[in-house]
Amino acid sequence: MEHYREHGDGYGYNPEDERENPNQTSKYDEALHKYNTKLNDDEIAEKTAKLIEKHLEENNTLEVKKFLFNCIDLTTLKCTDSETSVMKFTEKVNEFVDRYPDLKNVAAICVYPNMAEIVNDTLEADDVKIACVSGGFPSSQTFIEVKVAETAMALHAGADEIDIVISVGKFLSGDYEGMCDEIEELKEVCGDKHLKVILETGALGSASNIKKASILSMYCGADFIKTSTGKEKPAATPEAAYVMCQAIKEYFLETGRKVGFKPAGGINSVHDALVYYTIVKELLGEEWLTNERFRLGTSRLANLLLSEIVGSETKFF
Ligand SMILES: O=C[C@H](O)COP(=O)(O)O
Repeated sequence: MEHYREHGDGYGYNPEDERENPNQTSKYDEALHKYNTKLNDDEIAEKTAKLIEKHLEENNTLEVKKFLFNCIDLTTLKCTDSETSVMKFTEKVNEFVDRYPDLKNVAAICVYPNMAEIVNDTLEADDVKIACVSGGFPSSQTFIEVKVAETAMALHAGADEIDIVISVGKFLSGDYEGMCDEIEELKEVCGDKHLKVILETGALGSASNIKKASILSMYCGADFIKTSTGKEKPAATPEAAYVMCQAIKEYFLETGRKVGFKPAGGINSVHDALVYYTIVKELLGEEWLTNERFRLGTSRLANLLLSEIVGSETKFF
């Protein structure tokens, strides 16, 4: 909890005030009460579709595609990953600088935590971060002690950023405290390093749940909120992105803290990327159009974007 006192949680919460009173509203319920979490799924779908229809085409430009490329968390999260394959993957990112000197590189390489060291040893490209999934990714179904150890080891091995998944089971059964305690503990382990909190929106079942999970994750110290692991279906959707960006905006207005947004999972086309860009631009504005606050988690998009940027099909990565 130290970390959040330092940050200022914006709700006047003092852990010393906690009392053993079953009738007391939890601090998490109090936090949620500050936001509209009763959302209608059909209305969200309609608003999202209208926003995309109105604004997508104006963002279909070379400059936006170059920007989006520089927001990619270039991901390999396969059971077949090996030190050799991850080393080659990282070497491509190193080579990118010479091959495309006029373009900015991807934002980060995203790997399993046991691959942090090989990426750290291989990576030479400036400004490319090492992101590691952690905390029992992708199910989050393991002991908190294991999550803490895994996260600490990934950071020790060179990770700059950590991507964890909320305890979806705890959230859906109303155990907000159990879910939030874990995020807070893992944020403490991360310290200044960015913590991205994955909601696994496809498993949450409703826009209202996505909004609640977004608010609680930010309240517990998430530096980014991220849609999906890519291991569950549905993965990222425009509607989930709409709700999460709304939550980020409202949380910013309430607390003054700017939390980043990472759509991830199943992003398979340049059109998908433009959709998420459009939602971020319209709901959060220019201040979020930086790879410090906007990332695209994807294992397939880089070559597709690059092909459109350079004007011919390329399979560089
Ligand atoms: O965090 C990123 C995702 O795991 C990537 O998912 P994807 O393989 O569907 O692009």
